[in-house]
Formats: sequence, structure tokens, C-alpha cells
Amino acid sequence: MLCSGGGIFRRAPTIAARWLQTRSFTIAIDGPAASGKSSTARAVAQQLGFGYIDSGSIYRCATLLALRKNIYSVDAPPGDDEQSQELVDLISRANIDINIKPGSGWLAQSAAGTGRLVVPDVQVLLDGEDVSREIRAPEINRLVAKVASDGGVRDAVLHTQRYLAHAAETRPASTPEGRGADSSGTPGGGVVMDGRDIGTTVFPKAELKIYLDASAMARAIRRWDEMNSHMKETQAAAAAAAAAQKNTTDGDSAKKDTDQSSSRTSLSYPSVEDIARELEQRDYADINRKHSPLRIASDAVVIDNTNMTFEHQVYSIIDLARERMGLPRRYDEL
Ligand SMILES: Nc1ncnc2c1ncn2[C@@H]1O[C@H](COP(=O)(O)OP(=O)(O)O)[C@@H](O)[C@H]1O
Ligand SMILES: Nc1ccn([C@H]2C[C@H](O)[C@@H](COP(=O)(O)OP(=O)(O)O)O2)c(=O)n1
Repeated sequence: MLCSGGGIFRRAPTIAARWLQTRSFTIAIDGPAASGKSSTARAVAQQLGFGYIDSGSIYRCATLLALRKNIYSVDAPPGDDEQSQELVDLISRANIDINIKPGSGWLAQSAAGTGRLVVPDVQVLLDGEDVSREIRAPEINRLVAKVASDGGVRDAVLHTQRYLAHAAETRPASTPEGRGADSSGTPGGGVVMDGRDIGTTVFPKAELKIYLDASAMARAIRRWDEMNSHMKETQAAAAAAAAAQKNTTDGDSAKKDTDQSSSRTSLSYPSVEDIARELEQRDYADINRKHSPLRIASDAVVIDNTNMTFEHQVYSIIDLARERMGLPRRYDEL
């Protein structure tokens, strides 16, 4: 479902004129957990030759800093002012970088001429350390909404978000064609940022605001599928490592290691219901917090993708962006 919250056609000529002047176009994508924001934002950014910022990763890096310094814990009452200030200082000093991995993500062309989009990978660096995996750990999932509800933390992250967006706009994009034009001929010069308050607080004047949503069960199943494939990758890597050790250890004991590794990972594997509960708790915290709660911006285009293909949602957003840049739509046939 696609619906406009604020008369997109009325606004389009002004936005197109502003974009032609500044050559900078901001797309804000907000929505609840696992609604498809970051995968969509990455694909849109790559297809348009724009920069990409996953703002959830910045809150996740802040949470990792808090955990490493024992500043916050899930059970403790909200952090006191001193602790909050300590974390704010850490975030302000931290060097966070988010990059689409060059060479990742592509358009798999089918015989019919339409393509299946493969989502590009993103690397998150915290003071030069690759924390892309670590910030997705269950401990971070449990604590991040609490850290993100701290007003001081949000102010510090806001600064980082705007700084990174500016840097991403001016850095060469990782499209196969490079910045300047995407595969569909859209000139580059912009940024796509996803999160919870991008259209309402971070970039209230964004040229295009999208609110992505999907049913709670669809979101939980998608996250479960994602975890399932990560788990399989981990198990395959463990099996490969054990096989590589075959020359130095007894074959039986290598097999035992692999089996133990597999059973350990499957023991901590959450059910769809567990994931649905965790997403629900996080959504509740994000919607009900005092500072910049998750809201639909009045001028956002709402897309419910429960029954929509990934490609359809990406191309719909690209066409909305092209329209607002004063360019013809390209994907009406889909
Ligand atoms: N329309 C869709 N249909 C099916 N799966 C989707 C769709 N959009 C996104 N996904 C998948 O849902 C999962 C969660 O998406 P993600 O972008 O990580 O969400 P968010 O950033 O909102 O938490 C990913 O595996 C993604 O590929
Ligand atoms: N702009 C943002 C982005 C994320 N947050 C908070 C709220 C979320 O619970 C956490 C993690 O966000 P993230 O987008 O990584 O989470 P999901 O991928 O949707 O599970 O950060 C926020 O408060 N404001």
C-alpha cells in the first residue's frame, strides 16, 4: 500500500527547483523495527548513486560503548545524569563510519528484463574497528532502545548523523557507475538515511520522507529468516574450520567440535514468537519515549510492505524521488 501524507504532487515543483539549485537530495526512511528500512535504504542509495547512513547503527555503536564501559544495563533504572554525560562524551569523541561495501549489492537481471535486487552489505567502523556484527548481538538489541531514549545521547547522535550525512553526500558513491549517474540515468547528489526520527527531527526538510511499515508477524518472520541464514553461515564456517584442522587433529575429535559448535548455536536460537516479543518491546519503547519518539511525519509517504516485494518497494521509492527531482518515472510497468 502506498499513500501520500502530504500532497506530493503539489510539493514536487518546489522540491525539484531546490534540488536543481543545491544538487543535494535527502531521503528519510523511518518505521518500526524490521520493517525493511535499512535494506530498502541501501538499495535505493545504491541505485540512485546516493550516500547511505543507517542511523540505527549509530545508536547501536553508542550502546556498545555503554556496555563496554558498564554505563548502562538492561535492568538498572534509567542512567543518572553523570552516567549519561559520560556516554555523551564517549559518543562525541568516537569516530563512527558507515560504508556500503564496494562491490556488494547488484541487480540480477532476469530474462524478462526486470531484476532481483541483491542488498549491498554495510560496514560499520567504530574508531577504526569493524563492529558490524557485534552491534547486532542480542545484548545490544535488549539495551539499544533504552540508550536511545536518553535525551543527551540523542543530541550527541544527532550531531553525528548530520556530520555523516554531509560527508556521505560529498563522497563518491559505490555504484558500479560511480557518483554522477545511476544505472537509470538519475544524477547522483544526495543521501538516504533510515531510522525512527529522520523525517521528524533529523531532516525535517528532507525532500522525500518515507514511513515503511509491515504487520508485526511479517516483520518477526523476516528477522527470523535473516537469523536463520546467518546461523547457517556460522555453522558452515565452523564446519570448514574443523575440516581444516583435520590434518592436525584426530578426525573424530574435529567432528565432535563441529557438532558442539552447532548445538551451542542452535540452543540460543530464538523462536519467531521470541523475536516478535522483542520487536514489540522495542517498538513500544521507541513510540513512547519522551525524546523524538517514532512518529509518521505529516508529509511522509506511508508504504505498508506486508504483501509487497522488495523490488516493488525500492522502485516505488526511486520513482517518487525521481518525480520530485523533476525526472520521469521509470518503473511504472512493475
Ligand atoms: N518487502 C519485503 N518483503 C520481504 N522481505 C523484506 C521486504 N523488505 C525487507 N525485507 C527483509 O526484511 C528483513 C528486515 O529488513 P531490514 O531492512 O533489516 O529492516 P529494518 O532496517 O527496518 O530493521 C531483511 O532480511 C530484508 O531483506
Ligand atoms: N533514528 C533512530 C534510529 C534508531 N533508533 C533506535 C531505536 C531502535 O530500537 C534502535 C536500533 O535501531 P535499528 O534501526 O538498528 O533497529 P532495527 O534494525 O530496526 O531492529 O535504535 C532511534 O531511536 N532513532
